[in-house]
Amino acid sequence: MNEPVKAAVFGTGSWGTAFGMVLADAGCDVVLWGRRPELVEAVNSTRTNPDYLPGVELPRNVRATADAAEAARGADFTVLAVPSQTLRGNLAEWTPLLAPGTVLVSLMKGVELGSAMRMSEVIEDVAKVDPDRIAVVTGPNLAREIAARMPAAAVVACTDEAVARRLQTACHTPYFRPYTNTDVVGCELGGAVKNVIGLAVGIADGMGLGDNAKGSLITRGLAETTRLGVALGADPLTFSGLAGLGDLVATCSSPLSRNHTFGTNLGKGMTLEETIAVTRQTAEGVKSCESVLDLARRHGVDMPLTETVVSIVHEGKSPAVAVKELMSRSAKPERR
Ligand SMILES: NC(=O)C1=CN([C@@H]2O[C@H](COP(=O)(O)OP(=O)(O)OC[C@H]3O[C@@H](n4cnc5c(N)ncnc54)[C@H](O)[C@@H]3O)[C@@H](O)[C@H]2O)C=CC1
Ligand SMILES: O=C(CO)COP(=O)(O)O
Repeated sequence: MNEPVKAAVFGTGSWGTAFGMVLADAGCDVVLWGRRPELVEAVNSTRTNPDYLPGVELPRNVRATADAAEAARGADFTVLAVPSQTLRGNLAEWTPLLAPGTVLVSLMKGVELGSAMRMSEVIEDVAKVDPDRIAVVTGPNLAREIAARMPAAAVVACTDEAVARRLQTACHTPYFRPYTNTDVVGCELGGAVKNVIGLAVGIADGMGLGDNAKGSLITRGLAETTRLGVALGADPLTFSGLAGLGDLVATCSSPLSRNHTFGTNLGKGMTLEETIAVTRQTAEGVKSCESVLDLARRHGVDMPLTETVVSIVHEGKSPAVAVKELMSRSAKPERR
């Protein structure tokens, strides 16, 4: 019999834990690394993650450790599930511990502030590994639904299709259906920008602007995501797939989305400080709206919705004024 595939998941938050369950259900031996020893201890003793997925029983082949070297040892797949803005610092510590030949897998949906790098670029920069050994998992994958083993499709992207296929097999379960894709740029941008559009839709929902507004924001949001993607060399068709439209629809429809909920609170009139105070988990769009806009400006791409989200979230613009401004932009053909 073949040895089981070994996976280390760095980050014991909602998605790291839920994706660890998927890998375990697909037959992998999974070690979760957590930075807080008390949470690690609780995971191992209760077989649940009480802080992030309370009440969900973990498969027997998942265990946790606070020792990064122990987690990394012998891992075929090293999965990274920390906030996008801390990845660089975290990975610098973990790089000397990585198992030789391991495939680095990003679950993160963000763009780094300052460098405007996608997560796979940060991984390549810090760990100095070939892009063919860096993969991305993305798509409409709200952690709580996956942890409840509700059905979902996903995308496993890697420039080396054979690596993508290996990872696809390692995480394929009766409820989790991963498709491969070699367009890493498009898949990552789809995930990062949908969080920004999720904020915009949440703001509109909080203001009670209705479903026509939501449909319009999703569609124009996808249009500006695609414009950015094409400028960065992505395949435009990626954005009508799971990493683009699929994730955008899930995020913009669901109260489980942290970005959507964050926006809803702002749209209802909460201040940024109040909204941050009630948000326990990572809402990547709050920071990544600025880095996405930075990336767009570096490439001369117009992203009016992203610009509007930045102005509301970081520059104190009132949502009502922002809506008026968006609606009074100059008239233009749809495909531009
Ligand atoms: N939750 C979800 O439904 C999904 C999340 N994602 C993405 O996965 C990534 C991780 O998100 P979640 O697990 O949901 O976030 P989370 O907020 O639930 O968990 C974040 C994890 O990172 C750890 N962490 C926080 N700051 C850290 C630091 N300075 N150093 C090391 N570890 C630190 C936390 O302790 C926690 O274990 C994000 O980029 C998110 O966009 C992607 C798909 C689904
Ligand atoms: O990426 C996600 C679903 O695919 C999760 O969205 P939030 O980060 O907004 O919760």
